[in-house]
Amino acid sequence: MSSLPADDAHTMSKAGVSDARPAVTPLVVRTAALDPALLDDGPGALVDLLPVSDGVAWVRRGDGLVGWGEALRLVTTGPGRFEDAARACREALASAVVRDEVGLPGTGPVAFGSFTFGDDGPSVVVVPRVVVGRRGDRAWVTTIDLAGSLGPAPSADLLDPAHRSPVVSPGAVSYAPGARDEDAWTDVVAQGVARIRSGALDKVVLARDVVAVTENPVDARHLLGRLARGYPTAWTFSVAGMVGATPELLARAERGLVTSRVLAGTVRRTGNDDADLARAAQLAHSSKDLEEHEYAVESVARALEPYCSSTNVPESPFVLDLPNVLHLATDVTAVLREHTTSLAIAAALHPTAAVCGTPTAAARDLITEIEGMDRARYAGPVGWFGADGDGEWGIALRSAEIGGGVHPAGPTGDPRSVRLFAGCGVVAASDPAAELRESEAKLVPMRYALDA
Ligand SMILES: C=C(O[C@@H]1C=C(C(=O)O)C=C[C@H]1O)C(=O)O
Repeated sequence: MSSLPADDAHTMSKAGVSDARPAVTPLVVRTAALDPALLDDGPGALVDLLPVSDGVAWVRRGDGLVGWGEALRLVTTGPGRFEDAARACREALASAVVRDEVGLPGTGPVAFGSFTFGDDGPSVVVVPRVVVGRRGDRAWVTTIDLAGSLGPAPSADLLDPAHRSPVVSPGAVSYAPGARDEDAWTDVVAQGVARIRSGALDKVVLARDVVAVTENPVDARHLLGRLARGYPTAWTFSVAGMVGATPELLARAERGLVTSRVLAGTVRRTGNDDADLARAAQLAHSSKDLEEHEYAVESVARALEPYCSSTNVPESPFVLDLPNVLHLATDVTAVLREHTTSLAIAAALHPTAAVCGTPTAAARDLITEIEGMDRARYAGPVGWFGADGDGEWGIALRSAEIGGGVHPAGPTGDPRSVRLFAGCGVVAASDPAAELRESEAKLVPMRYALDA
């Protein structure tokens, strides 16, 4: 394991691989109730509290968690990236001294993670020093220190606007193709369709990237504020430079119950309500989209089976209405047979057929063969978990990576460069030109987020 400069944070690489470092001081964690009236009512309330650009976030409709500072940062890689991160966090949290006066999901120590789609490249888990959370009419603040003894309860002073650096707009933005330009990507989709028609597989999800270059270094808070307000029903997230507003919940585990929102099957919105209503009706009856959707639901239900005693899968999907697109959606719920952490469930579900394909192995191989792009943390699990393992994991869609990725010691890339990602489920009946238009629609949230 490469030992990294720890500064005043516990920093590890390849978590779970032991080295000769001395035992770290236990984390000291305090959660205190916060008067919810201190937060405004809007969907941007929590993200607006972030005092620095590199905070973490997981918010939806103004509820959720934001955090800043780092008490712990883990970087893991390889097929064991989920387990290694889970083990290292468990060890760090097992010795933590915790005083939690609120006792809700998301209180006490919490870790935020963003994992790669494939086995290669760095995945990151961060335990912030300060976390502010809200759930309905309850709000709280948690501090995580390395001090070794319990200090005073955290107070609302932490939210004082005087501590916040001003949010910087990205300024002018120019866009260029990423790994493939539009024509080349349309060819990739055509190859995917041909391979499916030859009988090699049923579905493959193919993605592309677009590179934005901004006038000013990107301040993630600018993006988060726009995403949280513009896409309030999505989960707006930020972890170590990976930012987005995903409508797809991979797994929430809370008190023995697992929930997953599966999406697959998409039409663009026109902006005209009558036309969109007609499109929604078409989507709900489109055999191509229903087929795509069925593969995704099946993959989730099958992956949950070993962990769950009863899984409830609604017979037909509903249409999820977002500002840019309409999706076929199914909420799967299940009861855990025994205690399993949310991260373990997310790892077991990943990659679902919504972002990889069917059968999984054949789809993954075809992606590696023809997509021609490093997905990095796009389409990987992103979310948070608490000391008891409960938590929420989304799929990092409608997302972008600021500054070209992760380095164990922090971002090193150009903060004026942002990679935006979008992908589409491809089945035998797919039309490559239509998939290109669909991918454009899926890039809309991040383009909107980057607008000055
Ligand atoms: C792959 C993406 O989205 C996924 C693919 C969908 C589809 O092909 O219809 C719909 C929702 C997501 O599961 C993306 O947004 O990049």
